[in-house]
Amino acid sequence: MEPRLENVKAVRRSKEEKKLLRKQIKASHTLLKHEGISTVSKPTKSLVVANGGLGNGVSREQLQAVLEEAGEVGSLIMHPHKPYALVTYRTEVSAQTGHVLLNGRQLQCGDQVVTLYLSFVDSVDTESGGCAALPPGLVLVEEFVSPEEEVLLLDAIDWKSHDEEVTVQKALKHRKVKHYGYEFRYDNNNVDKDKPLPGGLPPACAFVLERCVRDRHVYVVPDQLTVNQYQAGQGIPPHVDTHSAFEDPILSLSLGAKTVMDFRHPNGCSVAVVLPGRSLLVMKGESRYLWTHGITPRKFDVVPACDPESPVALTSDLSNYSNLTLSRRGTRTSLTFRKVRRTPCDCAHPSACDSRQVPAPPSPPSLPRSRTDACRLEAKFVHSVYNEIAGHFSDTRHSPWPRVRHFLTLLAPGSVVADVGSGNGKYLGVNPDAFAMGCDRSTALVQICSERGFQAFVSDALSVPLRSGVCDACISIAVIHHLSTQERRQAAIEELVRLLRPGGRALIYVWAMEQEYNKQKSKYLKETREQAPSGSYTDNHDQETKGCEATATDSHNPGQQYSGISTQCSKVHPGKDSPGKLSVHTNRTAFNSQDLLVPWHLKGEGAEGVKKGGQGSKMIRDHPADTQDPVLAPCPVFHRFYHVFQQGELEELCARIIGVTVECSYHDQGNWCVILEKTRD
Ligand SMILES: O=C(O)CCC(=O)C(=O)O
Ligand SMILES: [Fe+2]
Ligand SMILES: [Zn+2]
Repeated sequence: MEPRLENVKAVRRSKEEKKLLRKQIKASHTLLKHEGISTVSKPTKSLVVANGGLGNGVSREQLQAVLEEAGEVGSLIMHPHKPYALVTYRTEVSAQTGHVLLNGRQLQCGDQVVTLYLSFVDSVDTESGGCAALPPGLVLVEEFVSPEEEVLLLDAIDWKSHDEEVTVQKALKHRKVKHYGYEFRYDNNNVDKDKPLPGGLPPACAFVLERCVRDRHVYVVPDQLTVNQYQAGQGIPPHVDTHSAFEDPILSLSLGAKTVMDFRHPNGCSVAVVLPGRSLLVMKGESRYLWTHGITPRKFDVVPACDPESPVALTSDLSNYSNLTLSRRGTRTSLTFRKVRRTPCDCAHPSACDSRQVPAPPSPPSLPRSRTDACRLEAKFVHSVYNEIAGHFSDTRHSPWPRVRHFLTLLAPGSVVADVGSGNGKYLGVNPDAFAMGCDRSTALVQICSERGFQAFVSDALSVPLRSGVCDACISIAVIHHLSTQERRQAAIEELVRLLRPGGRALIYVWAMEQEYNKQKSKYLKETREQAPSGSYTDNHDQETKGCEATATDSHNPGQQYSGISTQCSKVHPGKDSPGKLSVHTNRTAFNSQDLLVPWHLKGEGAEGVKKGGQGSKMIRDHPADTQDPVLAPCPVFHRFYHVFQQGELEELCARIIGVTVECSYHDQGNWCVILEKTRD
């Protein structure tokens, strides 16, 4: 009996060891693939601890204690949100001990158990990426008020009284707010400027404001105060305080527990700033107008590990720190002081400025009832728009969509291809062995094609001046959805088919009503305004509707749209007020009708692009977008007509056409797509 049991045990142990080794190897692969960290098999002083990161909920103290079981730790690097840590022991022997002793060690982190996998690394790179500096214009003044003053201020905020005459208090889903001076309204992200609250600001705050003026953080005394109170786990969604509502700067005094505020530039650069209690945050210039700020609702923050001798948290970009740990959040109360703006904002960031934006088209069109109506609608809401925005549009169109590229690259050498609606010609050079011709209704876009050395001519998609049967292939990418009646959409497909020789194939892409398919949101829906601020998010799968910022909805406070930058799109809904009129779509949201107007915001940098080819160049040249004058430098909004296709609609349309078969159809990033084959003349 005995020896047999031992045998079983021995087998089981080696199985476990094998499993551990497998997992450790897998962890090394993941680190290499996702983090670019390569592990080595020969022992060194440094180890990467997979799963031992702040991102796994492991705190610095906890990990340090475990690692010290193996010997003296020289340095421990824990990057914010990363799922690993890097440890360097004083000696190689300690590192080897750690490798043997701690590989597979399980740690209890809250209600989760994490398993550590350790591998040697050659050296530890203490550099960490990210943006090094604080957002321009952001200033953090620590110990702005004393502990005694902090108590006084907290006492002055009376959460019990609900005197709506004097203050307005709300329990939002994820925090409590109280407004003094003026109510900040979360429905329109603005204040009623002619409805001041009679009580003004609490007298107890006067010394804070005096100090702000004395220290030249502001020159004009704020007249509005929003008090936010956050319990651990609560936050505020990323937003830019509405430009047209408040002057520059915005002051926020933090009281109580420290928290981390995340700032994000539209280019994606983000900076996490630790706000200790009693500190004053001054958001000025770019940090006030362009960067979003928000507090992620969570119970722990990643903060620099404090030197116990100086318990005040360091303030700066967290990516500068290699010495980070988790800090449990407590109750934080912030006093945000702002000056209500009386004139339109004239900031240096028109791309983000609601004062610069032009709302709905003056007379929104209805769906056409006749051919003449349809032509008129398309002339105004498609053709002339593309001419105006050509340069900016072209600047946002770089990368061919992979499946379109694939279709083109499979063509036999010498194939003749027509790209009907070729835009800036981004597909014309994809297959150098084919002879590709582009055509587009927009003269400005055709000119851009020519400047890029492509063959292109001006033509309507409904009558292309090419002989029938001359093409081996045709593509129509994001074009047919711009036609305003079903007959015209069908006619556009017929025209493609006419151009094909028997056996020739056409690839058609149209925008889909279904932006979520197979439980996957399209990139159009997923891309947020922060990622795509300037109306020109890069076209990894470029939708034809770039140009308007997404609406930064407060997902934590449903119904609350927080950024004045972005709400302008959602406010433009002529369809709601004028029955029969086409409604204006809110970019980056699901479609709620098939026929609509999609805004294009011609951005400052687009002005350059327009000069390259757009008819709008004169307008832009006369009023450079970076001028400070809001009247001279509007950020014009153009509205393009779209008919978004429902599932099956494109195939159905193709099925009406004689002499073609649908070879395949698919959904690709929010587009419905078909490949047609012409079967006979
Ligand atoms: O809590 C804070 O410090 C910021 C509050 C804020 O951004 C706001 O109310 O707009
Ligand atoms: Fe704010
Ligand atoms: Zn502004």
